[in-house]
Amino acid sequence: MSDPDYVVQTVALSKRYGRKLALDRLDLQIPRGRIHAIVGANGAGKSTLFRVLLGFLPPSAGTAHILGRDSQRLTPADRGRIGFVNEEHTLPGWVRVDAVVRMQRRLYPRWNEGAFAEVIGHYHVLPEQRVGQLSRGERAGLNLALALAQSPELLVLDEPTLGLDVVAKRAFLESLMYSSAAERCTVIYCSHQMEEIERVADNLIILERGQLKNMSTPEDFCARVTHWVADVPFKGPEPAAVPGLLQVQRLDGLYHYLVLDQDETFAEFLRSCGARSVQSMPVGLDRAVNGFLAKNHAAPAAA
Ligand SMILES: Nc1ncnc2c1ncn2[C@@H]1O[C@H](COP(=O)(O)OP(=O)(O)OP(=O)(O)O)[C@@H](O)[C@H]1O
Repeated sequence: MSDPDYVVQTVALSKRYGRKLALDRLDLQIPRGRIHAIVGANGAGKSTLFRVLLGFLPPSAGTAHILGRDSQRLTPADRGRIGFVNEEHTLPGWVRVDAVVRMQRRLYPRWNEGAFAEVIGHYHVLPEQRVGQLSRGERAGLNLALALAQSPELLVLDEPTLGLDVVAKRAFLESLMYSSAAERCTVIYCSHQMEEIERVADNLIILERGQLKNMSTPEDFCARVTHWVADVPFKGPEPAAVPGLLQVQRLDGLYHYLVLDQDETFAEFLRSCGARSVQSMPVGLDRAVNGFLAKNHAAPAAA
């Protein structure tokens, strides 16, 4: 059964490619509205999840619903309710921008010229240009403008800024953030760029080896990760004995611990290991997510 309050609902969803398990009994519910970021290390299963949700691949087990519809039974009308932009920006290079727009206008009954103009206005794209002549950043902007002009209920962005320079990334984010069409739909944004996630996301979903590891606001996730600096003599405690350890580094004679889900009792632990001074400091999203992902990414996979 699917619930209309959720744009995405998966129940025990698994996807196997031969011996490789890309999605592992994933239970995921993404509520309607706002911007949801999906992050995970390379190979965590993000693109596979999108392919299954959009009906491009069948699940190996479990169920997947998107906008309340079974992903395996999406009709053209259902697809019209979903905008999709990925890093490949796959429009054919020979076609003119105005021809693409004419085609999409015919294809999508809810085509919104104003939404297209609002987004494409951030880019210096001329109607007579061929898609292949556009810069990568302009092509990304054109794809975003086309997807939003569909008036989608759900916009899925799979690493839309991959390969773009800093200026083009900023232009992409701003055209998304200031678009009134984007405000009216639910956005699922998948990226490795934490500064982008930090700017746009209301909800942070972390996938690891095809399983859900976090679903909270980015701020709440950051609050789970703390950085401690301690003046511990000699070798310090064995890493395996440090509670919640994500990373440890020794810099200028001081130990830096990045830990998960620890409170003030962690200071007592460090003191019990001989620390003379202990200091804690907050952590930004980039450090928190990357520390979290790096720990388990480096660990050997269970058989
Ligand atoms: N067509 C395929 N055949 C075999 N294995 C695949 C195939 N596509 C993906 N995989 C494997 O499934 C796992 C998940 O891949 P997926 O592309 O979904 O990850 P991802 O999170 O999108 O990674 P990235 O951030 O690198 O894009 C990986 O281990 C990958 O090797």
